[in-house]
Amino acid sequence: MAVSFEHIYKAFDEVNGKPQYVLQDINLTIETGQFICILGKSGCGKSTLLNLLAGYLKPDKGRILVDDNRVEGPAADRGVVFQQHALFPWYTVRENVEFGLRLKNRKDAAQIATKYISLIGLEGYEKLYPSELSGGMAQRVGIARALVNDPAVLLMDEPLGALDALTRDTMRKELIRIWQLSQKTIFFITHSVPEAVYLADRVVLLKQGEVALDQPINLPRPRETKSPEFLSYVELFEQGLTDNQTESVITE
Ligand SMILES: Nc1ncnc2c1ncn2[C@@H]1O[C@H](COP(=O)(O)OP(=O)(O)OP(=O)(O)O)[C@@H](O)[C@H]1O
Repeated sequence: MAVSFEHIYKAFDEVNGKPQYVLQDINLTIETGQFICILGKSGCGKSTLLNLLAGYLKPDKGRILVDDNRVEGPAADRGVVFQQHALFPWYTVRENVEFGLRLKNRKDAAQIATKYISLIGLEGYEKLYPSELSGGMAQRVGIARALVNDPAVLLMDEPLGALDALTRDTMRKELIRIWQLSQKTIFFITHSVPEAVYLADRVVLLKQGEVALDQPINLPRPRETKSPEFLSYVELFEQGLTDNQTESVITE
């Protein structure tokens, strides 16, 4: 398996000496090549879970394994793609994609970058600068930058959240295409129920720091978002999100 979370607890604060856990006893195993979406309302602990897997945070209890290695900090086996794609504005598309490889003095940097530029569908745009790209294109460059290091798992924190609705729709399809070609394990965070049902092999619903639902999505791809089967998954998660909670639900 690619990733396992074992009895993970994380708190940022204490009240009267008691840790206030934002994540409590999280246990998840993720198979190699699986596309897993973590779904939940704002503040339920999604980003904290991703930051623990990325190695940016340390759990208070428990451990995380990636391909049997314990996560002790950030490393190249986990490629992170953020909502704001953090490209270097003074580098071209190609230079941005090559950056991580050049740092490692890889002689085949150009060759590998060419492969991933083609994979993300940006052949012909190599010489453009980030300011000349649309949001969707910039996000694809962010994905290529993470993929060039050949990570065991790709971590994505609301990567489509900053895009307009139409671009977001296109990027969901693109992401499935890239995932199928790259065969990576993807750990994807979203607020959007339809997005999770469209993308994932499996959706984990987090509620107040605990796993409330862990549900495989048994629908063939490409998924028909208006089919009764698709809509019944949407309803299942929307119900799960609204049960006994006061925060606003963001479904799209
Ligand atoms: N560095 C931090 N210091 C203190 N509290 C934090 C920190 N990071 C997160 N928290 C708290 O932990 C809880 C979970 O936050 P987290 O960002 O993981 O939620 P989320 O589900 O990703 O929310 P969103 O969808 O709004 O990004 C929140 O109550 C948040 O205020």
